[in-house]
Amino acid sequence: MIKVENLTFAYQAETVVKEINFELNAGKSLAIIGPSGCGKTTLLYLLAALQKPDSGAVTINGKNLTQIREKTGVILQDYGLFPWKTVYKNLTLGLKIRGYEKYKITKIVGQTLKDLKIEELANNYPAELSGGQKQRVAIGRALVLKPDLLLMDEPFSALDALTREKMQNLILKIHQQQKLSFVIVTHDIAEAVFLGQTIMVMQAGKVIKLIDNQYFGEEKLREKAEFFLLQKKLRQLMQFKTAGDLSYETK
Ligand SMILES: Nc1ncnc2c1ncn2[C@@H]1O[C@H](COP(=O)(O)OP(=O)(O)OP(=O)(O)O)[C@@H](O)[C@H]1O
Repeated sequence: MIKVENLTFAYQAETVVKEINFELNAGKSLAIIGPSGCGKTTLLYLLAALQKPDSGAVTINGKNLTQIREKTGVILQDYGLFPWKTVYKNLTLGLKIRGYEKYKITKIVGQTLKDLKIEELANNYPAELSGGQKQRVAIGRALVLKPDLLLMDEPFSALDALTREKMQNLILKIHQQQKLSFVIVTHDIAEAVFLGQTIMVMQAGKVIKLIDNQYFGEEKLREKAEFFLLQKKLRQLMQFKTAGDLSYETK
């Protein structure tokens, strides 16, 4: 689904994404982790076409990405909800803009509110919601547009640990039910292991490791020893000070 080739991007003189290459097949997930400032958000923006590469290319479903895709949903850290609109109106807006008929909008939004268990919040305004509820609305707003790819930039970082786990479970469930591909940028090692079928470790604009997570999607993964072992390996890998030590073994 996504093919990234020699992707390079600089803000003025500072190159923050350096010759990145990877592929993500349809229906798969990728978690991007790395220290603050290593270029994770910039890479996500390049995948969303919110930034344009200086060189290299992003191809999605065989098409060179040159502009924002209809079928790519984006969820950012600050939820991005319209404070002056109710939850219901926040969800209908994207469909209205795209010219959907009223009965269709009612049907899609009604189902999405139900799926995300936020029906009773339909008439509330964002300021009246908890962080977890706001994030559900933000997810709902992306899902009503039936994306085939969801890009998320630290979507749960403002949430408490248990709400965060609930939201991670929700994303996993949606991914499994709808075969939705997603990319999540995170600082959190446990989150990367729970949500990344592939885990990309970045450092100073480069990919230093792509880990194939064979435990991804396992039931009750958080209670299993493998969950902690993989986190330990990831933590060790991230402690490497210099990028490019590809000889490091993750097994
Ligand atoms: N709009 C901008 N103009 C100039 N430099 C920028 C801009 N946005 C980000 N940068 C710089 O680019 C580098 C990479 O930033 P980016 O936000 O992609 O990193 P990150 O890994 O997502 O960091 P964090 O985990 O802290 O969000 C940083 O050095 C940052 O200061």
